[in-house]
Amino acid sequence: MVNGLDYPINDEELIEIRYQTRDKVDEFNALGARQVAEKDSLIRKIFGQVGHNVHFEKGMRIDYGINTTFGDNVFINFNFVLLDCAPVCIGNNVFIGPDVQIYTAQHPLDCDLRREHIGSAQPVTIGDDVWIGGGCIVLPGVTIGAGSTIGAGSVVTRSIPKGVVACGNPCRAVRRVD
Ligand SMILES: CC(=O)SCCNC(=O)CCNC(=O)[C@H](O)C(C)(C)COP(=O)(O)OP(=O)(O)OC[C@H]1O[C@@H](n2cnc3c(N)ncnc32)[C@H](O)[C@@H]1OP(=O)(O)O
Repeated sequence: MVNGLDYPINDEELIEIRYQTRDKVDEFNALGARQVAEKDSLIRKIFGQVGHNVHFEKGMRIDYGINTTFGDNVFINFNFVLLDCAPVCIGNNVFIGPDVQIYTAQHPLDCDLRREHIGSAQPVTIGDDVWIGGGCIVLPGVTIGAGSTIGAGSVVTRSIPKGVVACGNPCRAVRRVD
């Protein structure tokens, strides 16, 4: 799964990891905004690695968690959806707006194979100092370069270079930021 090869989605070990992650995420989403220490402790159990000062608002939905790492000073707004069947690396000083979805998961385009519940996955990397506007969808295999901003509502189908403003569907760089 994490190495990009096809895998059976309903493998028992994977189902159990997903159950455990969902239990912890439900616990997180039930906490109040002031329960800062409890929230911090839980995110360290949900994800593979979490730096200092990493904040999530309520409503996150996480597939595995263990495949994802966060740097320091990361802010993630409401309703974050993360399908981390392959590694997801989120750098330092990253801002993620509400309703952002990051997908690593793919299914075969051949419907006979798809019916067999086969999956594959490609990693996603979000560089340092990236801001992803609300409602964006980041697709499998994408890297967003350091310092770039992704406009609200974008669908990021291809990697984005560092130091640009990019937006739209498909998301494309529209200018450099100096
Ligand atoms: C961490 C958090 O919680 S964030 C909170 C949620 N906030 C957001 O999601 C806001 C995200 N901000 C945006 O999307 C902004 O539009 C930005 C940052 C991408 C661009 O800001 P600016 O550089 O000031 O761009 P500006 O508003 O001047 O627009 C430049 C052009 O890009 C277009 N544009 C701007 N944003 C977008 C967008 N999201 N999608 C498509 N086109 C866009 C504008 O229409 C304009 O086009 P035009 O010249 O043809 O009229």
